[in-house]
Amino acid sequence: MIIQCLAFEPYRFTLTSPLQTARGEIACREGFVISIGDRQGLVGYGEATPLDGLAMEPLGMTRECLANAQRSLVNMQISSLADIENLLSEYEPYPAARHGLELALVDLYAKQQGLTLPPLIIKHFGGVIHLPKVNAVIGAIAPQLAVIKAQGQIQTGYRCLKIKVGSDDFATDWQRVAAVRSQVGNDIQIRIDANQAWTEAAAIANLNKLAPLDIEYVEQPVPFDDLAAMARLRRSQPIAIAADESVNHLAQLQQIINRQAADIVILKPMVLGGILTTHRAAIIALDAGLDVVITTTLDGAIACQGAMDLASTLPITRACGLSTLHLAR
Ligand SMILES: O=C(O)CCC(=O)c1ccccc1C(=O)O
Repeated sequence: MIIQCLAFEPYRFTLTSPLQTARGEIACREGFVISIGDRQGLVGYGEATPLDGLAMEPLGMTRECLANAQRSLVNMQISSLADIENLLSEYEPYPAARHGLELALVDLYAKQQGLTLPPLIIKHFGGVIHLPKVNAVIGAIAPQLAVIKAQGQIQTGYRCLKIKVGSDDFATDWQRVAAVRSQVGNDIQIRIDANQAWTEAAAIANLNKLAPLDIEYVEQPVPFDDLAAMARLRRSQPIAIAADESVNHLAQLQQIINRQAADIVILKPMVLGGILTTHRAAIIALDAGLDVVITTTLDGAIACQGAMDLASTLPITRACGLSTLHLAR
């Protein structure tokens, strides 16, 4: 196929209620919807929505990348997924822009073959399509509010809750998790996310106190670059360790594997620069014996669907963080 045109539109949405995390609150999301057309009139859609605080380029840089792509990608020929990856190599330092361009190109390439993304991915990489389980998210809110929120989520059918911790004093974190556990009973999975908030010593103390509440895993208990502490934490307290902010690109994933710094890796397509890169990361992690969880970065509809399509092609058993679109107003 030959790329005929590339357009991008800025868009912005607020969240129905801001998500409170240890790194502040996320209240709105801003990015670009990208459409790429071919000479037959087919159009593929992508989304580039960088998030402050994660390892992504700022929004202005995303815009520059897309404007550059408008000049450089038109009239280019694509005959394979490898061609798409080669065309986008210069965008590797700009993961949100790369994500949006890749998704639009892969979507267009799939449409040319009369396919949607999951069968296209399976045709190229193998696997079977399944519907991933998902978790609900509870921010670092007051324990009584967390209980009410959890009650609603369980009534809606969620069987796995992810609770944010690390933003208050630990007593409030513990109360939040304990109150939700006693509300939902023992059949519901609870995972927690500290978003890098703790020192190693605090993590050991806090996780030992939380362990009796039956915690599936803790995401990113310590700063992203302290893989040595992550590796030690796996042995110095009972809760499984998930790396999230520590996985910004494939080289970091390899470090985590080499240093045995996590039991689980959280892979975010917007952070890793696209669903193809994330597919590669997932296969590397699974082959190394790590569990994989795919999550959005609270994106819009196009990126959320892309992440879901990707997850549906991978042998993932744990609940994924893919149920976030309803947070958009
Ligand atoms: O994991 C989920 O369920 C949703 C994703 C999520 O919580 C998130 C969303 C945006 C930025 C960071 C995070 C995070 O996992 O820390």
